This record gives sequence, structure tokens and C-alpha cells, in this order.
Amino acid sequence: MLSSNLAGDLLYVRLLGQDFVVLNSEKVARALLDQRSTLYSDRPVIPTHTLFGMDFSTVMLPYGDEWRLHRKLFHQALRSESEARHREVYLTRARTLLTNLLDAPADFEVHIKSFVASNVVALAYGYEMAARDDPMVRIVISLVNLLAKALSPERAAVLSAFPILEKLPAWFPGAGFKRDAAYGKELATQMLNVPFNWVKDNMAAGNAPPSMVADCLAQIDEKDDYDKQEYAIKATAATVFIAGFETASSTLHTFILAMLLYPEVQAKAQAEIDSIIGSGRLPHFDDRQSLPYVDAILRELIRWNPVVPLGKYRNGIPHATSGEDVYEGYYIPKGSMVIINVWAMGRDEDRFTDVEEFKPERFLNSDGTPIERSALSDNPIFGLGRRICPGRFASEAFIWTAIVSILAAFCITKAKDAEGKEIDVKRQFTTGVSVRPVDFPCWFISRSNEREKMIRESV
Ligand code: HEM
Repeated sequence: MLSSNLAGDLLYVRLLGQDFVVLNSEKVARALLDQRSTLYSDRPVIPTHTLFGMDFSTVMLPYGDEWRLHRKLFHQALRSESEARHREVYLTRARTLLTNLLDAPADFEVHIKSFVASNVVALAYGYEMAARDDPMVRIVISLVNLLAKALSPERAAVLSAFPILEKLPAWFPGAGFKRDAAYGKELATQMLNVPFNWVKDNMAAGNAPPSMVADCLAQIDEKDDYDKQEYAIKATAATVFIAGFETASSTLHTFILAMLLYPEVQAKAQAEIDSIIGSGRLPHFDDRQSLPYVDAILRELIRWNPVVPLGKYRNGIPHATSGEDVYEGYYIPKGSMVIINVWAMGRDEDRFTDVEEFKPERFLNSDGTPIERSALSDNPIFGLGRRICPGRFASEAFIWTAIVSILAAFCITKAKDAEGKEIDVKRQFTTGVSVRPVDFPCWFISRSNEREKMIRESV
């Protein structure tokens, strides 16, 4: 029997023959996923991912040697100490984002996605994206869109419960997903190989820009199986896009919505930025320590509307238990799906008041200094335990760069209709396990001619 406290912190449900454990409290989640990580680091088998050729992805690998090799490669390329070497890339991409917002502000969502895509392909392959309709990025975005449409959690659950459905021919009514799956497999193969071969060709020609693939290929262990290592490098690089694109894009989209709905927060952040950078330059990384309010916005953003409310973007990829366990007298079966409910954690009323309001001040002392000492990358939004997001340092850094740059350059205001009336915008998000704001219009008004000139000159 659960104690009344624990009952709220940890829920158990059995559905279609599957055990689910939902962790609503950070304390309990850490006690299980961090402190008992050997038991809680597996992933459930999700048949739809295999059908779509996505089983190469680190996110889906079972807890074992192949996954360990992936994590070693991620650690080599994306650990916190190596984050600083990518900062110039993030800043350059942020300037392009600002230029795009100056030129075509109504397409802000497209510009945000390009910004994120350009950062993740730079990280993984050192690849410089074309300004529009880049052929490599087109492959990946087609796959990401196909997966978003096709891989619903309900479909995965039904296929797990009734595996016979996988055997239906593609022409069978309702089995159209098999056609999508075949196309998904084709795109996944291209995604694994096309950018990877581009890096190898450049390495052979001696002009490969620094990247995860180039670094890892250069460090291949000659004594170990070459093909195994090469395939792992290919798979981890392809995972970077799949895992990083939508999560980071939705976070930035949510930021724009928050600034629109909370103009007083926007104004306060802009006053802080102006007081630190003056009018003669644009912000850069060295300013971060001096901008606690901007940091508090980032913390509030992931609390207020986490883009991965149930622990992982798209379909909620939970942890799975690789053995049975007992926690505080509560039995957790082997093979349970364990879901980190970060939505509930951000609404913990022992820690937060007015939980539906966007209030960065909740993370600051009355003198404006930060209350939270823990790094943002430790936030459970990035997962917990051994499966914690390896892209957390990189994404935190490039998301911060975009936020501070946008705030320095623009006022985000409500758009007006033909009669000059403000168009109302509501806090509305897409439903499902992966969330982003429902499309809304807004205006980006340049805050200073001087900064506008600097932006144009910097690209
Ligand atoms: C706002 C941005 C991001 C958020 C909120 C986010 C969040 C997450 C979460 C919640 C998980 C699951 C962790 C767990 O199971 O405990 C995860 C896994 C993962 N993320 Fe991220 N992520 C972001 C960006 C990125 C980026 C940019 C990359 C790549 C550079 C990345 C790479 C990965 C990978 C490879 C995994 C699988 C780890 C494993 O299963 O061992 N993520 N992420």
C-alpha cells in the first residue's frame, strides 16, 4: 500500500498488459533513476521505431554495450568542457537568425527551426547549411515530420499489445503506416549515410571542419572492431538531429510566446541586457554571468511549459526497469516503463507558487542574484540517471544565445490586424506527449538602428 505522500509522487498503472510507473516528484525520480541507475536505465522496445528504421538511434538502444559505446562518443564530443569551443558557431548562427528576423519577421518559426538545425548539423558534421532548402537538412526534416505524424504513442501501444498488426500488408485498410514505414526506412538510411560520407570525403581531402564525426573518426581505437565503431559514430551523429531538433525548436518557440504574453518580463530582461552591453555591441557568452534575469527566464521557460512534459520529446520514450525493485515498500515489476513527469515537478506547490504564471523572479533573490545554484543542465527536463540527455550542455548554450540575442535586438509585440487592432494570442499548446505552441502571429520590432546595423554587418 502506498503512503498518501508517495501515492502522489509515484503512480502505477497497468495498461494493455504493460506496467507504467509515473514519477511526479523530483526527489523520488532521483532516488530511483540516479541512485538505482543500474536497474532503471533500459528502454522499452517500441515496435514502431524499428518499423521506421529508427533502431540505430541512441535514444532507443537497450542498456548494453552498443549504448555504452554511443555514450562514450557523445561524451568525447559534447561533454561540458567541450561546450565552449562551439560558442563561436552558436553566435554566428544567432546573428543569421537576427538577420532573418529583420528580413522576414512573419516567418519567425521557420527561422527558429533553421537556427536549431544549423547548430545541430554544425555540431554533428561541421556542415554549413544553405540559407534555404538545404538538401541534407531536407532529408532530416522529412524524416522528423514523418515520425511526428506516424509514431503516436497509441500506435506503439497497440502494436506492442497486438504484434500481429505489423504483419498486415501495406494495402490492408488502415495499414497505410506500413507505406510510411518503408519511406521512413529509406530516409533513415540516407540520413545515416549522406552527411557522414560528406565528412569522410572532406577528411580525405584534408579540409573537414571540426565536428563530432570528424573528432570521433580521428580517435577510433585501432585495436577494436573498426566497422562497429564507424557505425556507432554514424548512428550517434544522426541521433543528434533526431533528438535535438524538435526539443530545442519548441523551447525557442515557447520563449517567443512567453515574451508576447508577459511584456513586463521582456522589458525587464531588455533593461538588464542594455545595462550590461550598452549600445555599442551585441551580447556574447562572457555576458552570461552578468545577466541573471535572462538566465532566470530560461529556467522559468522549462518549468512553465516543458516541451518534453513526460520526459522525452516525441512519444515519451520512458526508461524501463531491467529487474524488479521495491521502493518504500512499493513493488515495481521488471520491464516497467518509467515516465519522468517534469510537468508535475514544475508544479510542485511546496516549491512554487502561482504555478501557471511566467515569473522568472521565482528563481531570484530580492537583490536579483540567483537562488538556484544547480546548473540548468541538471534540470530533470533533460532526463535523469545514465540516460540523461548528452546534448544538454550544447542545447542550453545555443538556446541561451538565441534568447539573449533576440531580446537585445527586438521587441516582440502582438501583431495588429488591417484595422490596427491587436490580435489576441492565447497560451495554447499542441496536445500529445511532445508539445509546442499552437501557431500565433507576432511582430518583431527592431529596438535600435545602431544594433540593426551591427547585425547586418556581422553576417
Ligand atoms: C531543449 C533541448 C533538449 C531537451 C529538453 C532534451 C531532453 C531530453 C530528454 C528528456 C531525454 C531523455 C533522458 C532520459 O531518458 O532520462 C533526452 C535524451 C537524449 N538527448 Fe536530448 N534534449 C534536448 C536537446 C538535445 C540535443 C541538442 C541533443 C544532441 C546534441 C540531444 C541528444 C539526446 C540524446 C542522444 C538522447 C538519448 C540519451 C540516451 O538514451 O542515452 N538532446 N533528451
